[in-house]
Amino acid sequence: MLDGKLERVESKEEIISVLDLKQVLERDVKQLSGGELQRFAIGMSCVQKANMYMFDEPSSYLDVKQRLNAARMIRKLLDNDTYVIAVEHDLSVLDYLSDFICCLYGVPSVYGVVTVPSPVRDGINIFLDGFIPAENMRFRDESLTFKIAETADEIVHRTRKFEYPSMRKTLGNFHLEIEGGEFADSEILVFLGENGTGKTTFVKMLAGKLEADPGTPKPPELNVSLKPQTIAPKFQGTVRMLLIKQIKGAFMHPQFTADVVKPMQLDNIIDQDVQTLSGGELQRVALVMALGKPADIYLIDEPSAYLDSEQRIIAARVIKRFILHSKKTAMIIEHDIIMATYLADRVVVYEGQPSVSATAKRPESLCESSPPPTAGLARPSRGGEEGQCGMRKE
Ligand SMILES: Nc1ncnc2c1ncn2[C@@H]1O[C@H](COP(=O)(O)OP(=O)(O)OP(=O)(O)O)[C@@H](O)[C@H]1O
Repeated sequence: MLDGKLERVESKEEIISVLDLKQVLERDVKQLSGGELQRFAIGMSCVQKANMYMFDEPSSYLDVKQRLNAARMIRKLLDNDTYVIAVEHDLSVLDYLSDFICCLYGVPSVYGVVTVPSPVRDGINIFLDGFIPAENMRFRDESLTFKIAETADEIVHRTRKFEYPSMRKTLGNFHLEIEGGEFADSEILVFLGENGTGKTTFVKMLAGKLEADPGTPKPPELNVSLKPQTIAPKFQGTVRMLLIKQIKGAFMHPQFTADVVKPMQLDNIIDQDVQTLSGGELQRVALVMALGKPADIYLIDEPSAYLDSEQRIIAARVIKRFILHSKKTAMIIEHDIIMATYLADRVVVYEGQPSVSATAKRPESLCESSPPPTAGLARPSRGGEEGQCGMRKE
């Protein structure tokens, strides 16, 4: 497919190398993981000749290392008569990627206003502060702040323990080893690893959608609710009709409405057609649906994809409180490190060579995981101004 669109022949090798596509060139597109597919889609744009390139949320589904690779690749497209427009929620990618920023504000699902372009530092500060100094215009009541952890104000009593055995899974020429482990109720395990290391594969095995290799132990039979990585709605009707059809009990329950439906801001879109929802709106509906199903274990694959910073904070809080109060377990795949560290009671770290072979380590606490999940992810400098990921830029 890449060859079919190839117009910038001289850049083909560089695109494949920067986007780390070499290992998956011969693989069927349907078999690619979320992150591999995203890199392939970026590559498909980059191999074509154009004066203007547009990227809609290029960092979704990418791990931290690949986000920076993708940003580097997109910047390489720039020359004297080429420019790039990108829509992006990850502030660290935005910081690295852009020369000018337009913020969009308004009322979700009602109206939106685009600001004039500002230099990167000013644009990020306008977004974080919710205030446009040049227009003396406030569009959000509070500033956005990021805290790595909140002090636990409740003592957690964990009473039940579940175990899973060491397992193996081979998919074509990809090989996954899973070290056996255990988890408890009211606990959140976060899966951390590079793209193509088998996170979704493990989740599918626990959900009973994929079997372990013959001759290795099978995962225990658990009552699970799964929020898949990609959401492609087929339902014809409104959000309200969908929720009543799929999770009537929870949707009608005042506690669930107060703890989940209201904070996830479904009120504005409740009577909107499911087929017309934006990526972020779909993600919020999918999260509410997954949490509304009665289950022992909630498997949530990349809840932050397509959500903006504000909604990520809300979604993380909703998941954490729901799991704590309902005494259930959540296993979450997440590439946003701030959200992952906020959510995680323990982490499952994936090691190995992406797209070739990997090992899922036994669950361990964030501090004891070795090497730390963010090792080797030093932020490169674009030269000139320096910013800190997602923090106010002075
Ligand atoms: N049917 C298949 N045949 C061959 N390879 C496959 C098949 N299905 C998946 N793979 C490969 O297995 C690897 C693991 O895929 P998986 O979706 O579990 O990764 P992941 O860790 O969830 O990645 P991401 O973070 O990008 O979502 C990928 O390299 C993918 O290309």
